[in-house]
Parts: sequence; C-alpha cells; structure tokens
Amino acid sequence: MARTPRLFVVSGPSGAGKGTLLSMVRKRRPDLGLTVSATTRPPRPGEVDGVSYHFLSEDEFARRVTNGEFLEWAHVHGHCYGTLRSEVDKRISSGQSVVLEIDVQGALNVRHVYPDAVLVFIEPPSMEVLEQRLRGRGTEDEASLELRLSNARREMEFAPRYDVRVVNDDAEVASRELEATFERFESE
Ligand SMILES: Nc1ncnc2c1ncn2[C@@H]1O[C@H](COP(=O)(O)OP(=O)(O)OP(=O)(O)O)[C@@H](O)[C@H]1O
Ligand SMILES: Nc1nc2c(ncn2[C@@H]2O[C@H](COP(=O)(O)O)[C@@H](O)[C@H]2O)c(=O)[nH]1
Repeated sequence: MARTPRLFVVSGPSGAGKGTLLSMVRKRRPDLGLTVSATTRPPRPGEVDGVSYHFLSEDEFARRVTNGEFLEWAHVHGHCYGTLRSEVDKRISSGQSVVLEIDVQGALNVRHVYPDAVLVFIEPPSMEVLEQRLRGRGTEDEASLELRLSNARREMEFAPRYDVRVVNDDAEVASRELEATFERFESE
C-alpha cells in the first residue's frame, strides 16, 4: 500500500499508555520515526541517554531554547520537555512518517507550525484505572504521582481538540486502533 508520510502527535495523561501503545505499533511499523525528546527530568533506572530522552541540565536546556533549537517545549510535571527540530527534520527528510509523544501544550504548538499534523489523544478507561497503572509502573514517588494525576484531569479537557481519540482499555485493541489511525491518514 502506498503511504504518504505524515506528522503525528500523540498525547494523553501520564500513565495513559502512550509509550506502551507506540512500542506495540512500532513492532509492526518499524518505519515510523519516533522522535527522542529532550528533558531536564532525571533519568529513571534503565533509561538510556539519547534513546529514552536526551537528558539535559537546566542550563543546557535553556541554552538550546535561546538558540531556537526546539520545535516546541513546555513545563510538564515540574520539569522541562521539548522536541528538538533536528529530531523531526532528519526523519521528515528521510521520508518517514514522524511520531511525537508530547504533552497537550506541545501538541497545540506543533499544530501552529504544522497545520497538517494529526493529533491523537490516548485516554485511560477511567481516572481510577489511570491511577492504578501509574502506581503499578512504580516510577513515581507520591508527590510526583499526585502531581501527574491532578494534571491528568486538566489534560483530559483538551481531548476534544484532538483529531482522533483512542481509549486504551485492552492494549492490543488500542494499539491496533492507533496503527489503523496512522494508516488511514497516510492513505488520504
Ligand atoms: N492497556 C493496558 N492495560 C494494562 N496496563 C497498561 C495498559 N497500557 C499501559 N499499561 C501500563 O500502564 C503503565 C503506564 O503506561 P505508559 O508508561 O505506556 O504510559 P505513558 O502514557 O507513556 O506515560 P508517560 O506519559 O508518563 O510516559 C505501564 O506500567 C504500562 O505497562
Ligand atoms: N511538550 C512536550 N512534552 C513532552 C515531551 N516529551 C515528553 N513529554 C511529556 O512529558 C510527560 C511525562 O513524561 P515522563 O517520561 O516523565 O513520564 C509525557 O506524558 C509527555 O506528555 C516533549 O518533547 N515535549
């Protein structure tokens, strides 16, 4: 099937399952170009610099902001996160569809720059399930968990502004829906 490369932005509350679904889709669609974001958040055990994120000091992040190196950046859950233009440009120039896994502020900023970008919102089946999943992931201390859950309620209000919404109840079903969404827009 002939596909036209597109720019996709995937958002949703922390713990909604964005990373999980994208890694499932990526196994079936290794051609999709997932960008590696920059962040000032400290690495979690097992996270690798340049693979999970580009882990930057606050000074280095600020220097790159001043240099205009970010397509978008935002304060999220108490840290800075941003998409480097170089990460997007190299994938677009190689003819790949590009996927950005970023927060709602970043998504709306990307839409200003790339009006054709397709915005996909991943939703948890309920706030109770979101909390269980975030706790079950075991990456956050209580303060970070509370902050992410309170931000989640605000982020959910942005869902109607997205082109597509996918509820992540069963991961296999949701990942197939996400994959089908990518293919639908690539074949327009
Ligand atoms: N459909 C699902 N059913 C059960 N558990 C799930 C499902 N999807 C994801 N999870 C689990 O929920 C947790 C959160 O998922 P994940 O890390 O993918 O969320 P995320 O949206 O990428 O979060 P963040 O924005 O913080 O990076 C993980 O432990 C993951 O294994
Ligand atoms: N605006 C941006 N938001 C981003 C980017 N990369 C990630 N994120 C958001 O951060 C949260 C938290 O991530 P975590 O790894 O600390 O759990 C995540 O939910 C994304 O929405 C980015 O480049 N720009």
